[in-house]
Amino acid sequence: MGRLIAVVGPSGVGKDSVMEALCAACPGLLPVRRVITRAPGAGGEDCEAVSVEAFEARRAAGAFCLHWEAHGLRYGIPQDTLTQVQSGQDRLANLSRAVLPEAQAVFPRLTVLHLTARPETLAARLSARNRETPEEIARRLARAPFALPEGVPAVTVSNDGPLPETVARALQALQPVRG
Ligand SMILES: Nc1ncnc2c1ncn2[C@@H]1O[C@H](COP(=O)(O)OP(=O)(O)OP(=O)(O)O)[C@@H](O)[C@H]1O
Ligand SMILES: O=P(O)(O)OC[C@H]1O[C@H](OP(=O)(O)O)[C@H](O)[C@@H]1O
Repeated sequence: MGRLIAVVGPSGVGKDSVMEALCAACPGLLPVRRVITRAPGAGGEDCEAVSVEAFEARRAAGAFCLHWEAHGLRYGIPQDTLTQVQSGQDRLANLSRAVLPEAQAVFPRLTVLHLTARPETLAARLSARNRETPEEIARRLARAPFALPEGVPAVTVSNDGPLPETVARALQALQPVRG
């Protein structure tokens, strides 16, 4: 049995950046490609962008082992992630903090990496990234303080400083990570 490593934290904290660096540092550790009802070519992570209708059809057919809604978008984790983890591989996924209790039920060896940063850092990064409108950014910042659900063990690492420092601390906290 492998592990699902969930990377969580407020929008703009650097989940995708940290995931990319962790995968580069751990050959064989692969990120989960999420299915999202986001416009294709919106930028950011490599995801499978689908319409709401296509997402709902796949959800009804059991294509997702986890799914949730946030920021007006629907997110799905493909069912084959569970098969891969059950066959002994570790996988890295960007999850909502709200879906962690469900994720723990589906993936008994769930490991949670919780990234944090100061509100002013989040605001600066979201503005600089330029993927959302100012209104969307304001809504994302309002959700930033969402607390981790109780009873979900997590390793909390600040990503306020330089990315390599965060990645070094995360690697130390997550050992051993297998591909
Ligand atoms: N340690 C860091 N120092 C400076 N900039 C960073 C750092 N980490 C991430 N960034 C930058 O901050 C912005 C947000 O990062 P990223 O997209 O990885 O965040 P995210 O948590 O995945 O956000 P979202 O949940 O909204 O997708 C990006 O432009 C990224 O390059
Ligand atoms: O605030 P919470 O629920 O923890 O996170 C909600 C969602 O925000 C981010 O979405 P995106 O990557 O910006 O599309 C996360 O990946 C998650 O899906």
